Amino acid sequence: MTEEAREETVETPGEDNANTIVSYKNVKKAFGDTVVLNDLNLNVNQGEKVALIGPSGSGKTTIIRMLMTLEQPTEGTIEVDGEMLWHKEVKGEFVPADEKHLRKVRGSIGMVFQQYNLFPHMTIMRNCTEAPVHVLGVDKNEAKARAQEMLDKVGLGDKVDQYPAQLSGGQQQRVAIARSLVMQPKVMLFDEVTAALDPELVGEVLEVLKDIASEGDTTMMIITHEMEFARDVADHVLFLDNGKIAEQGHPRNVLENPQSERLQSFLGRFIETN
Ligand SMILES: Nc1ncnc2c1ncn2[C@@H]1O[C@H](COP(=O)(O)OP(=O)(O)OP(=O)(O)O)[C@@H](O)[C@H]1O
Repeated sequence: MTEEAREETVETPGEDNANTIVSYKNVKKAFGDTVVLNDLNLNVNQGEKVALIGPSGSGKTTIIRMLMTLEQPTEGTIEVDGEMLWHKEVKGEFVPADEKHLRKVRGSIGMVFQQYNLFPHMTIMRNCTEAPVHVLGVDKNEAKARAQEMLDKVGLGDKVDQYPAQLSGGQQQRVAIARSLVMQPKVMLFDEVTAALDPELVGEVLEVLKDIASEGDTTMMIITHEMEFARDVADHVLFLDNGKIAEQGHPRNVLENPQSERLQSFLGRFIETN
């Protein structure tokens, strides 16, 4: 899809509409007395690619860890495809969600971290079929077919019988991306997926993410320090600062025409150090 077409098809983020897949409403997160996110309101629409940028400690990882149900918001609500994360409705009342409900919602979200954490004793194919078969109950052959398709997509279709140690870090991270996609998640979360890689391996992983993004239908939230990548891949960029969305909008505006001094200084620092 061209950039212009993308701009036309993406509905305004932040506005709740029929295409909203992820919705944070008045979310606050504190660890003890320290508030790390304050009054966060954010909607991500079906197929949208949102890049989260900001200085270290600004709360980016906490935003996606809450979505993955790894952290509970102190206040506010988070919904994925209309399902509340921490509460469920029972006879018209919202009660705290049990582990079964959390597991179900978590199963609809894919997450790829810096550390790819493949199972070292399993082949690449088995790494990709284990969760769909045992967590989702997908038929083994169906899981294998999905895995082959996703491994082909990340350019590793010929490595199915190899073991993680036989692959480079970049290839292992591409397997981790394929493994997540096999689960057919409603939203994919990426947390600095290239940060642990040697510089020469970063490009191949970013290319894979760009390919997935350009196909259009995967909803993606991406934490990245790669500004050029954010500009190429995102429909919407959020600049987090001190636990708040300090600036947001189309990548061209946010990255090329920053309004606040904080963002100007962040981008300037980034250019100096990268
Ligand atoms: N489990 C925790 N207990 C206490 N404080 C925490 C915890 N998790 C995160 N924090 C604090 O919350 C703040 C936001 O952290 P977070 O990891 O979300 O930032 P970030 O923007 O992703 O940073 P980075 O770019 O360095 O990964 C930081 O000050 C961090 O120290």
